[in-house]
Amino acid sequence: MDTASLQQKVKVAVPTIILCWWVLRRARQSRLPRPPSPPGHWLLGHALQLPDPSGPDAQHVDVLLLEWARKYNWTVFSFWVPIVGRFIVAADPALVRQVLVTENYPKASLYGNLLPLLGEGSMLVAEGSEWAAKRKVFNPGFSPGFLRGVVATVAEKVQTLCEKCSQAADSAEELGLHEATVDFTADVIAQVAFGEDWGTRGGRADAPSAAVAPTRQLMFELQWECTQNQITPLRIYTNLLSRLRIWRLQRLLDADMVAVVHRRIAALSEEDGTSAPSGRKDILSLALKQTQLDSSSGTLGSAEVSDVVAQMKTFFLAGHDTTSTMISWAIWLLAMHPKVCEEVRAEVAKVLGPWGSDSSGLGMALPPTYEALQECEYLEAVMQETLRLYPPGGSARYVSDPNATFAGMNIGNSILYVSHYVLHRHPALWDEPDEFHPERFLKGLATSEKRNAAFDPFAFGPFSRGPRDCIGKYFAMLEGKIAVAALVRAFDFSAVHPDETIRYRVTQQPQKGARMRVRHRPQ
Ligand code: HEM
Repeated sequence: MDTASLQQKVKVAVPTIILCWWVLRRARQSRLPRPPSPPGHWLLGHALQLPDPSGPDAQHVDVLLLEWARKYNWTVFSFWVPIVGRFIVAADPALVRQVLVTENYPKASLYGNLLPLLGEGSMLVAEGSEWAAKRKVFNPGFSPGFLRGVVATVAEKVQTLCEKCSQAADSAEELGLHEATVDFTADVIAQVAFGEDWGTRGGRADAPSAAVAPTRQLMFELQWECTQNQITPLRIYTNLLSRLRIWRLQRLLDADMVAVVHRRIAALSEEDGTSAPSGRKDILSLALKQTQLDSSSGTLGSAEVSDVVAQMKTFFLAGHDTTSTMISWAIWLLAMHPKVCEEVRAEVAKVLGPWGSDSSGLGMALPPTYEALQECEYLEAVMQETLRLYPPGGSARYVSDPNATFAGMNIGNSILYVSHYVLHRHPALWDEPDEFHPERFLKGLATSEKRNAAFDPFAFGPFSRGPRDCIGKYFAMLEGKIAVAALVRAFDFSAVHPDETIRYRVTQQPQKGARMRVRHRPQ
């Protein structure tokens, strides 16, 4: 065969093979239509319409998704980004149930960028029996029984947060509330999860700012680096320096965290003369006790230690970023709605009694009880309504089956994104979806059909639903209620930026930092 005829054959064969591959792929795929999608570019999809997360004023992508949902009146719709893939936004409770419960699709690979921060084998990304085994080890650390003992620790840590507010009130300077709540929740989770006092930035009025533990510093630096990649997925492939920084920070952090685990193992052994159970109130000790009991030798190998480290890193990240976001938005909303704030104050004074009313007006000498906190129904409704309007995060799952369907549409080969922000503000489900009405969550006041969305677990689910829901949900609510009760009891807040919106980060933080003017309240 001469070269010319060979070239001719190749010219015909290559397109034919590509065409056959495409036809076969289409044939394998269901012929059902895809969910509708806003107009996009034929080659770049919707990439150009999505916000640029590196911009200083970038609003969270969920703001755009809600705009699309409302403009086209869609509860299920799709958009696509080259290389990353097709996304389907699930704001229909029936699809949410299918994604999270009936099918319980696996987590999307988007979480991969967070792995150095979460740790290989993190419960948040593990699947199947591996995930179930991890969750079983840590469940006792989040049970109501354990949480009862945590109230005093949280109430003690809230004092530092109140002192920061007090300083702002005395000096008449604005307070960056979100920065302060991040400090508070990081301090709490380090103490409750692994029994360490990692201090807070700025510290107490009487403590040096150097009180922040270097491990916490490493954690925050790594978090910054990884979350940049998470919201700009292609950055990890293009920014070599970032990858090097991540590698270095991860090594340092993991070494520190292994030391934390060994310190706790040593403390357990010292307490009892054996490495057996102790009454220590931190989640790590409980889990170590369980892991040691499960292991045949009664001691932990390096693989087991690094697995525990992954869960600790996960708790630190998942436990402080989300909860601080919830507290900041709750105080911001209460500052914007003084009448609701007064009702919270009245309930807190009535149910929690003299708590927080020592001579300084800030004291936590008499922390509230777990039971009393459960009785604060209005406060609970305020926290729920806060999570409805500003849910800190969503859930991304991957549907690999090319023929998967929902309501006559093909949803296969896609990233299913349960955006709580879109779900919680969809006009098809909620009356006055953008208004702050805690009453929606008080059973007796849920009158119209739409208001009952507050009691539909698949229309309202800030902690996700199904087997992969948030392990820390009761812990977060407890911590949030204590913080909000303490803050509104002692201070009046007025929001510097009434036009706050949600920042483009992994969690949906207040973009302008929830800056506040703070005044003492008469005690
Ligand atoms: C307001 C506070 C919080 C919110 C809104 C929240 C929300 C969520 C959501 C939506 C998920 C599901 C994520 C997904 O499907 O990919 C989740 C999972 C998880 N959360 Fe939370 N969370 C909060 C606080 C906490 C706290 C305090 C902790 C731990 C101390 C925690 C630890 C976890 C873990 C480990 C998972 C993975 C659970 C699993 O896959 O089995 N979260 N959270």
